[in-house]
Amino acid sequence: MLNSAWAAGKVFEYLDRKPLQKEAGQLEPASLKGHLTFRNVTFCYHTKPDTPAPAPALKGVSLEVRPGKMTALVGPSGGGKTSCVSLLERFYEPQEGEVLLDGLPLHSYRHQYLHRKMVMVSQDPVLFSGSVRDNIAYGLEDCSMEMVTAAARKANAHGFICQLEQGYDTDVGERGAQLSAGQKQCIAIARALVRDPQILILDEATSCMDLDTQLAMQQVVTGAEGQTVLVVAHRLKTVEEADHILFLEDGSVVEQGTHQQLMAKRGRYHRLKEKLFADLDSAEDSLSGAHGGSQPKAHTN
Ligand SMILES: Nc1ncnc2c1ncn2[C@@H]1O[C@H](COP(=O)(O)OP(=O)(O)OP(=O)(O)O)[C@@H](O)[C@H]1O
Repeated sequence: MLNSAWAAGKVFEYLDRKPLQKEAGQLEPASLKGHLTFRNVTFCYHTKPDTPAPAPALKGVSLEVRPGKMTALVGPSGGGKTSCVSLLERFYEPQEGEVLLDGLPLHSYRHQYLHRKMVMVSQDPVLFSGSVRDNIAYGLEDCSMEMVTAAARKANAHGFICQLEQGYDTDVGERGAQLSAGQKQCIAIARALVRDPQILILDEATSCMDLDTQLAMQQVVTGAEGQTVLVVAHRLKTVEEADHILFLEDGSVVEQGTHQQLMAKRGRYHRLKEKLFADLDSAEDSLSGAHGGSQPKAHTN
């Protein structure tokens, strides 16, 4: 049986994950623009010894996530989106090429500094058994109630939190069992926003929300003033607003531009939009009708 100790342990494990590379960077600059660059990055998942290496997940990828802008990674399954995020989080190191932050190798920054400045929200965020407030303020020493509620409002969570029996003091249950998947994502986004990170990475972070909640999240997704936002998404509803869209396929960036530019090009993005996203949009439309937009629950991926 899973218990709260296990869940809390998972949170610590998640938040404190150390990079695989032993090299300990020491940089902690006072100001950070949040400019991310992949320069000729080739990355292959570690394989067992004596087995043939699989095809690289990323093949000589060069891309830019511009400071203060919203960039979206899109493309078919297996294209390499999550691999890019994993390299940014330093769960892995590329075999070739470099990942840079403000022009300097990511590994030259202090691990804790990167954790503060670059916050990622995943599709299936981990909540621990404890109050909603503690889950949002997790790990912050000076986090007032005002900060918690402000972040929850931005994350479209304040409304449903207030409807819980004990509001912000409600215990979310083992691994957030009392909340819907979409509500957990809203709380995870509030937890990210309360830290006011320079770089916000949303990896399918709104996938379990209904369409209305996703649209209400638009302001978060497009970022606060000066904040760099990287969104990994299959849906194009929010991605259409991105300053820059990178289309990854088979480990390479095959197209990039704004939504309008890519649609006009009538290439891969256009085809995927027409084929896959038209289906998703109609599924989402019927779901949002069914749910009325107030209770995020369904996962339509
Ligand atoms: N942990 C892993 N170990 C081995 N191979 C992996 C691992 N994760 C991903 N891959 C492989 O790397 C390639 C890129 O996968 P990745 O998850 O980055 O794609 P993606 O675009 O995020 O796909 P999706 O949209 O389905 O999440 C795929 O061929 C995938 O099978």
